[in-house]
Amino acid sequence: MLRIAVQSKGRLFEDTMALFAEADIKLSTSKRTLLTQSSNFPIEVLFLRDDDIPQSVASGVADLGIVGENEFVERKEKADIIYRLGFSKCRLSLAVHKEEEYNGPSWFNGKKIATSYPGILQTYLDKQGINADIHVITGSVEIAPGIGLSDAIFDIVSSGSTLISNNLKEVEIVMKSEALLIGNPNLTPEKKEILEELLFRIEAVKAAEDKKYVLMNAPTDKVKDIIEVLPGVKSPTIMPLATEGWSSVHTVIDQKCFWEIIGKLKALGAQGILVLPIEKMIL
Ligand SMILES: Nc1ncnc2c1ncn2[C@@H]1O[C@H](COP(=O)(O)OP(=O)(O)OP(=O)(O)O)[C@@H](O)[C@H]1O
Ligand SMILES: O=P(O)(O)OC[C@H]1O[C@H](OP(=O)(O)OP(=O)(O)O)[C@H](O)[C@@H]1O
Ligand SMILES: [Mg+2]
Repeated sequence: MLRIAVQSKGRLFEDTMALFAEADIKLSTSKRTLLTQSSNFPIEVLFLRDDDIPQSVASGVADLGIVGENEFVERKEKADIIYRLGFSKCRLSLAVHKEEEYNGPSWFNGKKIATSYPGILQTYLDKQGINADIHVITGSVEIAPGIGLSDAIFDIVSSGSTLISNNLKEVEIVMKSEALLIGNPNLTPEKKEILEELLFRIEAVKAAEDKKYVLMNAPTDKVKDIIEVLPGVKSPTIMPLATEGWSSVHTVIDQKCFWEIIGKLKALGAQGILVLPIEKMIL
């Protein structure tokens, strides 16, 4: 049995549980359960605050963990990055009052910066040769300059709307972050085997993300031109239709290029175009 530490509630929780569901790993969750076993896969999930996940993995209390890169780097715990999960994408940035005349990182010399990430910030300031005063707060960081607690902030930014509503502007991006699957460096061979199976499933789910299965009918004499337009996984499947002179074309494409090629397909005479989601993809 592998034990995996997951955030009990917050930004990472939903996407993590959705990933398990897509990988067909069944978990029953209720608000008060802190440890739950899957009924169809040899893992159990330990629900923790994200701050405690890196340490729980490094100490072996959990074998694996799912945590934001920002938190993982800040904690400096000994664990391996096993897989970059690609959700909860954000960045850690320095921000100052929107009307401030900012002229580069040296602006921060002698200034007071509020943050929940003192370690990452200190490393950045040292690298830039800047002497600033770091004021640690655990939440609502963006309010600090407005109430006279600091001159600037260093915090998570995603859309930037929290900064805007607090009259701040982003001036330096210090690191980019996404959710990571981390692991204890000393897993037993048995646990490694379960991890391999888990990774196989995660990779199949991730490979299918943003991919669509596309089917269409097309005049047989246009099929060659249509294939040139389609950026398929391998080559498309072509099948004759009951109607003479028509074929059915099936392929897998990236969702993002769909709108680019749809016009070309129609111009080549494709009809009855169906776009279907793909659940899993084993490459
Ligand atoms: N606005 C955002 N957009 C995208 N990802 C985010 C955003 N805010 C936070 N994250 C990512 O999600 C992680 C968890 O964020 P959350 O706000 O739930 O943490 P928390 O309040 O520290 O939770 P906990 O109660 O577990 O300590 C962050 O460490 C970061 O990696
Ligand atoms: O750039 P934005 O899209 O506005 O996102 C950034 C905000 O999101 C996070 O807070 P969250 O909304 O999770 O609330 P929290 O402060 O309770 O963690 C983070 O701490 C920032 O404040
Ligand atoms: Mg936290």
